[in-house]
Amino acid sequence: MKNVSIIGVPMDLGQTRRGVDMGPSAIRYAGVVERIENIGYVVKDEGNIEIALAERVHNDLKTNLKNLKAVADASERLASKVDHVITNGNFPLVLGGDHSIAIGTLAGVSKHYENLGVIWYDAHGDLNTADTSPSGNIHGMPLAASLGIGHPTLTNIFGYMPKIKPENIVIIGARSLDEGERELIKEIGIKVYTMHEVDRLGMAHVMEETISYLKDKTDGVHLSLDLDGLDPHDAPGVGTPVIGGISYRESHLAMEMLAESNVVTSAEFVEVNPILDERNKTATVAVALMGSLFGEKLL
Ligand SMILES: NC(=[NH2+])NCCC[C@H](N)C(=O)O
Ligand SMILES: [Mn+2]
Ligand SMILES: [Mn+2]
Repeated sequence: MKNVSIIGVPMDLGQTRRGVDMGPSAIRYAGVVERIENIGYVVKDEGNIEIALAERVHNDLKTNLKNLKAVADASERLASKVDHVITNGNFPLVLGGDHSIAIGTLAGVSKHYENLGVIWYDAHGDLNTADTSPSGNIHGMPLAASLGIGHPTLTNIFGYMPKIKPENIVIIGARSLDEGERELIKEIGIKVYTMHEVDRLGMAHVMEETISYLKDKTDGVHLSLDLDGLDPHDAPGVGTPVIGGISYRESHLAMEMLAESNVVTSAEFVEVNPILDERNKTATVAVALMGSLFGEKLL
């Protein structure tokens, strides 16, 4: 059993709704360390990555990507922290922050694998580029950037690209895709379980397929869980909620099946926004799901 290293990333520069920078605090307050210790792990809280203050960041007028330089600088710092944690033999558990942080996490993780698998648990594809983005928000771009598609400042984080290959990705829970994202999914061939497939097949079947799809061809799997993958009824504290999402129960089942299969080698939980939340409900759900991911059992 590996030791778990927790890395907080109080990042809110990848989108424009304030408060998601407080996500790591809210998740710590919801008891993440004790929860994972109680399963039997040694947990080390590595503290937070330094993020520029939103009030002090000015946009570069040469690009429509918001806060590009500040996001890139933070991604570099996160990548080297994650790299160190893995070099020391620990499991990195990254707490967001908005989903732009996945660029840095994947940059640090993927260095250690030939064929890293990625499970992208999200209402969105996060496959936009500067050309396709309706918003200019970098949290809508991390999966594209990690594939080596998009602005060079984002694709070259940590000095190499691409971090991942399209055939090693599975998106689960999608129900809001922009036109350019749909085209890209078809063009490069990414496996996607939209809410239609989750409804039709059931989560157990979706996870069985996902695990067997990734198991043979990858040498590690990163779970990138955006809390907006869940239905806003269960996870209201997110900046871009989309109705009709994955339930709390289905999400626990997904995490339990990942725990049983033992495939996950790194994870991040993102987009928890305490300002938009109801009495820390979303952070509490995140911690409960982490419990299941690390093998918590009732009996
Ligand atoms: N990580 C997220 N919550 N991403 C939401 C992205 C929303 C939209 N597709 C955009 O690119 O602006
Ligand atoms: Mn999302
Ligand atoms: Mn996302």
